[in-house]
Amino acid sequence: MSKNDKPIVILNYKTYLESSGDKALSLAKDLESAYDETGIPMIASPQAIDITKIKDETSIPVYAQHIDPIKPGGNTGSNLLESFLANGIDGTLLNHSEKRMKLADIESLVTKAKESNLKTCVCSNNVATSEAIATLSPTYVAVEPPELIGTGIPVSKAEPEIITGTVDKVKNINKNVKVLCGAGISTGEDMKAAIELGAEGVLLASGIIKAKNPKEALLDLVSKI
Ligand SMILES: O=C[C@H](O)COP(=O)(O)O
Repeated sequence: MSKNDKPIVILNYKTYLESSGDKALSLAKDLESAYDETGIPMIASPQAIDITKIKDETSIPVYAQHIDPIKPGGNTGSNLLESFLANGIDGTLLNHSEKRMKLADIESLVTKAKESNLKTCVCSNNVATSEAIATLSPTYVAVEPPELIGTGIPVSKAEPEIITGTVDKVKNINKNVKVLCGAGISTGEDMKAAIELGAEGVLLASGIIKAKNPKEALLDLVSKI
């Protein structure tokens, strides 16, 4: 990470009740005020239906959780890139382990997203997949061992080598691709350990979303970096 870059936090809302509907907006306001207080960039990745109100009522960047590799037309139930663009989206997650994609589809969406000035955070499950994804030059590769997701066991402590290995391989391919990590991250200690291992930010969910006080949890998350 260069001196001027700050680590980032992407909060994946997934489909928790605690991050849906009115609570989606309240969580976005927590992210916004945590950013105002700390200067650490905070990004919300809510369900598609909650994007517009968060864009309307806060100034934080908003990423889609997934975009389908489709063209406009007959694709009932799908997420169309052009619709997200019309609603002012700033970026998207792709290939989350809860929404895996084919490599060719990831490539085509990363390309289309770049043409639309959207950031892309492409998830990977291990070092080899991180390396393959880096060749597509997304904005971020986010490495997350699936078995640790939602467990509260932080990847930065349980599998530090997956972070260092990903940083090593990704930077060898393209030093401009930033590396994030996720799975089980919730505390300031977890995030500090991730940054010390070379990650440039975190992608996280349950530790913040299910916290009694998400704003305090966010402040704690970034308190040691
Ligand atoms: O997208 C976020 C990750 O899957 C991590 O989820 P978690 O923080 O609940 O372990």
